[in-house]
Amino acid sequence: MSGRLATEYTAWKKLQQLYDSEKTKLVLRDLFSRDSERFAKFSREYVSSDGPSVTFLLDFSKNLVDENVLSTLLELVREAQLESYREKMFSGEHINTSEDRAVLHVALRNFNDWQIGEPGVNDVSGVLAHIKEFTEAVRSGAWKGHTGKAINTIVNIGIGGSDLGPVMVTEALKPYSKRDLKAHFVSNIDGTHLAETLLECDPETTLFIIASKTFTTQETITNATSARDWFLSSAKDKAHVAKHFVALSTNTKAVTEFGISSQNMFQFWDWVGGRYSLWSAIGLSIALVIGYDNFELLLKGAHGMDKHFRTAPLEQNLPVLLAAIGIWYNDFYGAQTHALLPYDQYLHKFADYFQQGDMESNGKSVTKGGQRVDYETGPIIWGAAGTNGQHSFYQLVHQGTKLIPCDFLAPATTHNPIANSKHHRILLSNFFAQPEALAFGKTEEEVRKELGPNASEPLVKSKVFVGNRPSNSILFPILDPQTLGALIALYEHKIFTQGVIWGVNSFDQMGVELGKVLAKNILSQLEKPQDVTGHDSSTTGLIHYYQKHRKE
Ligand SMILES: O=P(O)(O)OC[C@H]1O[C@H](O)[C@H](O)[C@@H](O)[C@@H]1O
Repeated sequence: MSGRLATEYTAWKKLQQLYDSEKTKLVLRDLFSRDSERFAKFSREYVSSDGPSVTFLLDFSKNLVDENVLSTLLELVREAQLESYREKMFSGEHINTSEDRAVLHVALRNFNDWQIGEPGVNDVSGVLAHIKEFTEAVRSGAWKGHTGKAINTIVNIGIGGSDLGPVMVTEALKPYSKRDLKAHFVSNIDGTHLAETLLECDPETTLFIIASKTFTTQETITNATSARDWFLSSAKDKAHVAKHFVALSTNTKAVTEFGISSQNMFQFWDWVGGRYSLWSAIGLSIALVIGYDNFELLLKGAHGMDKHFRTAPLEQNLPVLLAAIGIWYNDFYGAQTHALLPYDQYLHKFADYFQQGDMESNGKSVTKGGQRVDYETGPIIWGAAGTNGQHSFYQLVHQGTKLIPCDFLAPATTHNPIANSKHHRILLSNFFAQPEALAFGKTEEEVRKELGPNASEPLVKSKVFVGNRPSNSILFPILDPQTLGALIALYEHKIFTQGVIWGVNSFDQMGVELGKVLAKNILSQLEKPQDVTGHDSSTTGLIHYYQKHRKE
C-alpha cells in the first residue's frame, strides 16, 4: 500500500533470482525426503490469545518453498513495510486513499481493547446492543407482525458485500441456527430471485431486511421497492411497514426517504468496506439466524486473529505466511488462480465469499501512487466444497497444464456424525489424500510397475501424475462461530498483506463503476430501436435483437 512498485524491492529481485536458480530444485518429493523435520518447520498452530478458545493447524509444508525462499518472501513483506501499514490500518489512518477513508472493520470486533479515534467507532457497542435487543425480540416472538403474529421468515435484500457475508456465514453456522426461522437472501436484480422467494413468504410473518451500505444500489432498492409493494398489496396500510421492514445502512437520509423509520435502522459507517461488512449491522441476518451470543463469538474469534496479525512475528504470523506464499506462485510461478477447497459442506459458500473479498480488493492494476504495475496482482479465486470438486474439476488440478495453488480446509469433528461418523472419516480421508496426491504424484516408473509390461505407452503416460503441485492445509477442531470468525479474519489479513506488497489500494472498487453507468444509459434506450444511439455495432445489434424478440 506504499504505492511503490513491488518489482523495485530488493527482495523481489532476490526472489526472481531464487526462482530462476532454484525452481528445478524445489521438488516436494526431494524436499520431504531430505528433511524429516519439514512438517514441523513448515506448519504452525494458531491458538487464540484471549476471547473464546480457537485453535487450528496451518500446514504449509507442501509448498514449493525452502527456508531460503520463505525468509526472502518475509524480507519482501518487511521491505514493503507491512508492519507500518498494518499499524496505519489499526489506528484508523485513511489508508483507503482514493476515497479518503479509514479501514476499520477490525474496530467492529474490537470489544474496546484498542483505542481508535475515528468518528463512529464509539457507537459500535450501541449498534451491537440494538442488534441484540432486536434479534432477541424477533427470535422470542415478542416482535409481532402487523396482524399480531410472530416472525417466522426473514428476507435479507442486499447484494455484494451486503449479501455474500451473511449468506456464507448463515450457511456455515447452520448447526447453530434457529430452525423454525427461515432465512432467504435476495440479491439479483433478476425478478426471478425475488419472485421465487416471495412464493415462500407470508406477508403477516415475514421481516424484510434491506441491507445496503449506500442505500443507492440499483438492485437492492428495486428489489426492496417491489418487496414493499408485495407486502402492501396485502397489508394495505403503510404504517404496517414499520413492523416488517428494517434497514442496515450508512445512509440515514435515503433510508428514511424509503419509508423506514430511523428506529428500524441499524447504522454503520463509511470506514466499513462492503466486503468487510458482515461484522457490522450487515450481520443482522446472521444474528437473527444464529442468535446474538453466537454472533458475538464470531466477532470475538475474528478479534483474536486481529491480535495475532497485529502482534505475532512475521515468521509466526499466519495471514502473513499465507500472503507471502501466495505471492511466490502468483508473481514468480505465474499461477493465475487460487482454489479454496473446504472439506465441510457448511462452508460451501466460502469460495464465493472470498471471490469478492479477494478479487474486489486486489483486482487492481495501478498502485496507490498511480503507476501501472509491471507484475501480476490479485489471483482469480474459485473453489467448491469437497468432495464434490473431486468429481468435477480436480482432473485439471492434478494433471492439467496449469499450476493451481490450493487451500484445503476441514474440521476434525463433524456436526453430523451419522453412521458412526463413517461419512466424516471418508470425507477426511479425501482431505488428507488430495494434497498428498497433488504434492507427490505418481511417477512413470510407478505406473509401469502397476500396469505391467504389456501396457501401451499412451496409457502409461496418461496415468502419470507429475506432482509437485502446492497446497496449504488448515485443520480445525470443529466449525463453530469463533473458529469461523478467525478463519475469515485470517483471509482478510492475507488479502491486506498482499495488497501492501503489490502497492495497490485494496479498499476501493472503481472497476465496478463503468458497467453501472453504461447500463443506466442503456436502460433509458431500451424502449424503441430509434433510441439506441452512441454504441458500437455489436452492442446496438444485441439491443435491436432483444427489441425484436421481447414479448413483454
Ligand atoms: O451495500 P451496497 O452499498 O448496496 O453495495 C453493494 C455492493 O455494491 C458494489 O457492487 C460494490 O462493488 C460492492 O463492494 C458492494 O458490496
